[in-house]
Amino acid sequence: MISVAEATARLLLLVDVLPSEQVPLRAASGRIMAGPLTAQHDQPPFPASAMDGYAIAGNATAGDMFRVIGTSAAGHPFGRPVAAGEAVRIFTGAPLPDGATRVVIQEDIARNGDEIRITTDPGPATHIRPEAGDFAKGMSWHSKTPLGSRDVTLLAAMGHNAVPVVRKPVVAFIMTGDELRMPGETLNPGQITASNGFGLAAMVEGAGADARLLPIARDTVDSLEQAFALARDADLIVTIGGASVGDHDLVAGSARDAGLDMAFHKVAMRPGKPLLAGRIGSSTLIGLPGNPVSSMVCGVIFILPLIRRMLGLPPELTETSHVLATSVPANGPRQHYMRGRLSPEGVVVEPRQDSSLLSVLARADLLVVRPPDDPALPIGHRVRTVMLPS
Ligand SMILES: Nc1nc2c(c(=O)[nH]1)N[C@H]1C(S)=C(S)[C@@H](COP(=O)(O)OP(=O)(O)OC[C@H]3O[C@@H](n4cnc5c(N)ncnc54)[C@H](O)[C@@H]3O)O[C@H]1N2
Ligand code: MOO
Repeated sequence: MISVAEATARLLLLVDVLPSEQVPLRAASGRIMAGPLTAQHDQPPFPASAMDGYAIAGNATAGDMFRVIGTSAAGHPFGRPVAAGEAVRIFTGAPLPDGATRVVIQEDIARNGDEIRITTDPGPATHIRPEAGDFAKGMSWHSKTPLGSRDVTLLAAMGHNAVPVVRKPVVAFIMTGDELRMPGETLNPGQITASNGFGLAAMVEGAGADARLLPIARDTVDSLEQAFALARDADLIVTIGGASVGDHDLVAGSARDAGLDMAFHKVAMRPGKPLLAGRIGSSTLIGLPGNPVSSMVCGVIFILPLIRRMLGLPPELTETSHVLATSVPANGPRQHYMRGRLSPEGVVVEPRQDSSLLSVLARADLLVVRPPDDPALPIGHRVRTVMLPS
């Protein structure tokens, strides 16, 4: 069996960064920019007033008088210069008339007809936003993380209504098993509710992929073949269940028959041992174990890095570290990803670690990474951890 590190390295060789596409600005949130965009104009495009008041030429102190010669409002420039002794009524965001050197706020002024008098010494602030004071035409922006609201508003201000982004990876999920019924369906004897595909689809969508949940495949070669055919166009095909060694575990064989070039089968990890991966047609295939927690843990450890690589992001898992609030027993020969909860004292490792326990996983905050043959560890020991996505 290969190690988790070896499996990760082999997996990452199976995918490339996806091509780019142009999306409307309104659809760009959460996407990854495929290249930089440059500002189409200066921002602001003209010197503008930052306050409501009067634009004047030269300095002003309390008692000075000015004659009001017109108005400049946002979207409605005054259009003529202002000279010494003159003032232009101006509003926030309005273009500053030529010749004006400052804006005196209306609170510091008394107006009588076309005349204003400065009542309070206006101080040093000019209340002028200089042309290009935010950014100049040609400024480049290339966010290296998923576009957020602040990127989107900046790109809009830069004059862009479309953004080049990396195409979303399409991930097709095939849940396999004669025992599976869809959530909400009545369970007959021996049946269980299919849950894994739903959690994994949510997980990859949260990472920027497009998830497709295909119809449940039965434990027959024909049914699996049909499912592989349906999934043909996906960048990543993920089967769930049937990956182990039992008589009904047909995924590896069916995938081989469908042309799988296997990169590995079985990884020294717990949960997740029966994992398999390879290339099939123009897609990458990952075969996940069916145990619900195993499939979700493999999603975090292997599928999320693959999606990041396809999106052109650094693929590596980010590890953190925490102290133990509970002691843990010695580990066996497989790398163990133990479910744990954060408490003020450190990580509380869940006493029940069976890979079928979804309620334990849902309560967990993180996985404690126990290397193969790690000895028993006492309370207070610092351990490697991987935070779980929501
Ligand atoms: N003799 C051996 N038996 C097993 C081994 C082994 O090495 N030798 N490995 C065990 C390990 S570890 C795992 S993990 C499981 C995984 O086996 P499969 O991938 O073949 O999974 P299934 O048998 O199809 O299902 C396991 C379990 O999970 C339930 N399941 C399956 N799909 C879903 C789904 N979409 N949603 C919810 N639950 C699902 C299924 O009903 C089973 O209860 O094999 C061990 N056995
Ligand atoms: O490797 Mo299995 O995923 O322990 O339950």
